[in-house]
Formats: sequence, C-alpha cells, structure tokens
Amino acid sequence: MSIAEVPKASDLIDFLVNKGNGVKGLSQMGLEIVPQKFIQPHEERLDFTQIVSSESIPIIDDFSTSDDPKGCRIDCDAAEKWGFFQIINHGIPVEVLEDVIEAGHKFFELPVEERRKVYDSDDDENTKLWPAVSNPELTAGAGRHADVSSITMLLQDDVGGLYVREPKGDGWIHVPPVKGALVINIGDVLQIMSNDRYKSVEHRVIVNGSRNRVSVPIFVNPAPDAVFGPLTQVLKWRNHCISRLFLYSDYFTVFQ
Ligand SMILES: O=C(O)CCC(=O)C(=O)O
Ligand SMILES: [Fe+2]
Repeated sequence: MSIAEVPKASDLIDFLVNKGNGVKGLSQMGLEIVPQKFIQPHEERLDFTQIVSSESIPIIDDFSTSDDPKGCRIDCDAAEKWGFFQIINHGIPVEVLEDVIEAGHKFFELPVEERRKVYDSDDDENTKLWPAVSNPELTAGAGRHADVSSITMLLQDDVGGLYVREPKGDGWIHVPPVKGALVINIGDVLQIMSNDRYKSVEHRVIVNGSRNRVSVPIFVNPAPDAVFGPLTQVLKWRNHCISRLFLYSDYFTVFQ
C-alpha cells in the first residue's frame, strides 16, 4: 500500500484514447517523442536489472473446486505471500475470454469518432488499451501502485507487461500471459480487513515496443458508504490491530 508519485496511467489513457489522440495522434502532432508529462521520472523507470526472472506468481488450477481445505490453503498462501496469483480452469470458457480480448483490440482499431460513440453508449469502461510506443522503457504505462479495491480480477491479452513487486525485495516479477487465465490480486481493502495477513502488492504496467496491449481489470470494491477495518475474527493473526476504520469513499479519495 503506497502512493507512488508518478504520472497516472489514466492521464495517458485519457490523452491517447478518450481524447482520441492515439499513438498516431502523437506523430500527427509532429512529436518525435512522447510528451514530457508521460515520461517516467528517471528513478521510476523499470531498469531491466530489477526484473527477477527466477520467480513467478502461483498459477492455481481448478479454482472452482477449491472449497476443499487443501485448495483453500494454496489460495491463502498465494494471497499471503504474493498478493497475486493466476487462476486457470475457473469455469469461464476460454473462448469467452478470448472474445472479450478480441473485441477490445477491434474497438481500439476503430476510428476515433466511432470509438467515442461506443464510449458514450456503453457502460463497459473497463477495457484498457496500452498503446505500443517506440520507447517503452521511458514511458509511463501504469506507474507503480497498489489497488484500492477489495480484490481485482484481470484479464490480459498475450502481449505481457504487467510486473509485480517481489515479496520482501525491490525487484519486479513479470506476470506472464497464460491462455484462459485470470489474474487475481488482493487490494488494500482486503489487506486491511485481514489485518495485514493478505498483501496488497505494488504492480505496474510497461507498454510494449511494437504491439498494443489490451487488458480488462474488474475492481471489486465496497460500496462508497461502507465502513471497513480489520475483522475481529482475524485479529488473532497479529497481536495488534493494524488499522483504524475507514469509510470507503474517504479511503478511495485519499489513496486512489
Ligand atoms: O493492465 C494491467 O495489467 C494492470 C492494470 C492495473 O494495474 C490497474 O488498472 O489497476
Ligand atoms: Fe492495478
């Protein structure tokens, strides 16, 4: 849980997608490089020596039957240690997920005006485009952040670029695209409710040098007027309570 002082992905998306500039828009403006606003400050750039390739987040198979205690144990361990895991064979047909991704790519190929119409008429605002840029190492994809959700469920295409903080270290671990998988991560709310047992882990997105990336995150959030804090049932996991109570709308405003 921390707030990173980096440009927000939403600014980049707003410029490139909502305002309809696109990557082409950048070049039509005669810009050789991405505007300064979207350049990562030096200390925030992901330096490739920070990538840890010897470790990977767990892939949990057959999540739907994990109400057996052994399965639950694996999920809990993943939530405690990594805060991130992927699930496969979850019950949603792979073809359905692939259709969603394909629709996302098609949408972003539409001319700007068409795209706007879809935006105005549709409430599906979750699909995200991470446009290919020629200098991805300099550019803000999504700066490092933790989610202010309870949990987040993410569908990503096969481009890759999501990195997760390694447990107890400064490195970043790639979350490789796995066909038909959903990436699940613990958000701040569940970290607090679990009294710090489950971890809301920092992550970031690095855009690709040549391919547009589509991802569809679904944030499961409490209602704005919900009050949350460590659950009394879990206080035994630490001998002190790590947090006060929050009104979710206040929490969101401060930490988003
Ligand atoms: O697209 C992704 O892989 C992650 C996006 C993300 O972290 C977010 O929207 O909070
Ligand atoms: Fe996120």
